[in-house]
Amino acid sequence: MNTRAPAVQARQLVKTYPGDVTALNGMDVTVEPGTVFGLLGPNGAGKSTTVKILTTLARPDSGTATVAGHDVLRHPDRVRRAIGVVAQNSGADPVATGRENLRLQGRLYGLRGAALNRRVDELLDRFTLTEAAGRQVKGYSGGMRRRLDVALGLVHRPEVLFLDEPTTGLDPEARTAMWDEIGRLAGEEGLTILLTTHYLEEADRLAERVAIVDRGRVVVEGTPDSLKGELRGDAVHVELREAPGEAGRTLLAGALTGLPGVHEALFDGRRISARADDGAAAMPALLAALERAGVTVAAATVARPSLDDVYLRYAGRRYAEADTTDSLALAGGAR
Ligand SMILES: Nc1ncnc2c1ncn2[C@@H]1O[C@H](COP(=O)(O)OP(=O)(O)OP(=O)(O)O)[C@@H](O)[C@H]1O
Repeated sequence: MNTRAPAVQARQLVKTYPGDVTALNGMDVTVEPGTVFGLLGPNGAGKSTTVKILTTLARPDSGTATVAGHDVLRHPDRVRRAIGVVAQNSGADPVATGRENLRLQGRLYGLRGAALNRRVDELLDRFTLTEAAGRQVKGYSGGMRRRLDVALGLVHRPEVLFLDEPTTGLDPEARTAMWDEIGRLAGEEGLTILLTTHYLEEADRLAERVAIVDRGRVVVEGTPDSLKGELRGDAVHVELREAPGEAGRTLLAGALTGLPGVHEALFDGRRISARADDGAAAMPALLAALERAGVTVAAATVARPSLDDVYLRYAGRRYAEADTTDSLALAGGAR
């Protein structure tokens, strides 16, 4: 059992912005040392606000948080020394070179002389930026900039690294390269990494534990496999030609969950997500039941449950549909 104190612990964080926007509504996060933890949620869910509080850039209205054992409100200076932060927007100076950016960052943290040179060379090498080290950052590709951002966050060898949406805006190739790099960092350096993402695949691939955030709080947390494993059996997705009304949904849900081996039917517009012990075996009876109910099926698929299914299960709506506008309306509303 791990007896060390958590690297990050946030309890019941609440944060309201002017205009009655509830960004955080009882946010709890615990990250064990040396692990990669993913805060997964759609835009506006409250991930960045959580990171801002944990990195001492914002204060919660209520709640407590410690990072690397230091209280973020009482000892923000100690927290800042223990963390590296890679924000959504690059902190690098575009008219300086990659090497100049790293040197400046190192000096800010008190590195000088040979130690500074060594650390800068080491980071340029590890993030494959040695060749580009003498070029201005404004000429770098998106992937190179992102790698430099991460290198900047690591100059002073932090205990905890915060990565706020590390691959947003990167092309698929650069994203895969960044995933490899983050995976290596976690494995080799024993660093604790808290990353935020709105990519299901990214959380699935990188994070040992994932907390799914919706409307300013964690709706479910666990390893990606345990979360998917909680959803018994296969995910059966059916797309109807037309969205059923409320009465139709109740009727269809009853008809489907009455079939042998079918456990649950969740509706989201024209889509039905059902779970079945054996999706392929249940499909013919499922389609027949829908036909008997008089609805037309446009498409049907069977798959292992994904984090998208987990999100639907706990947030009550499909991941892609939970956009900022929705969160804003709900955050300001009765919830
Ligand atoms: N400075 C601010 N003033 C007012 N509202 C804000 C401010 N910052 C964030 N919000 C609102 O708080 C909520 C949570 O925002 P937050 O940025 O934490 O979400 P997020 O999950 O990180 O999303 P994104 O990926 O878009 O950054 C949203 O409704 C957002 O519009």
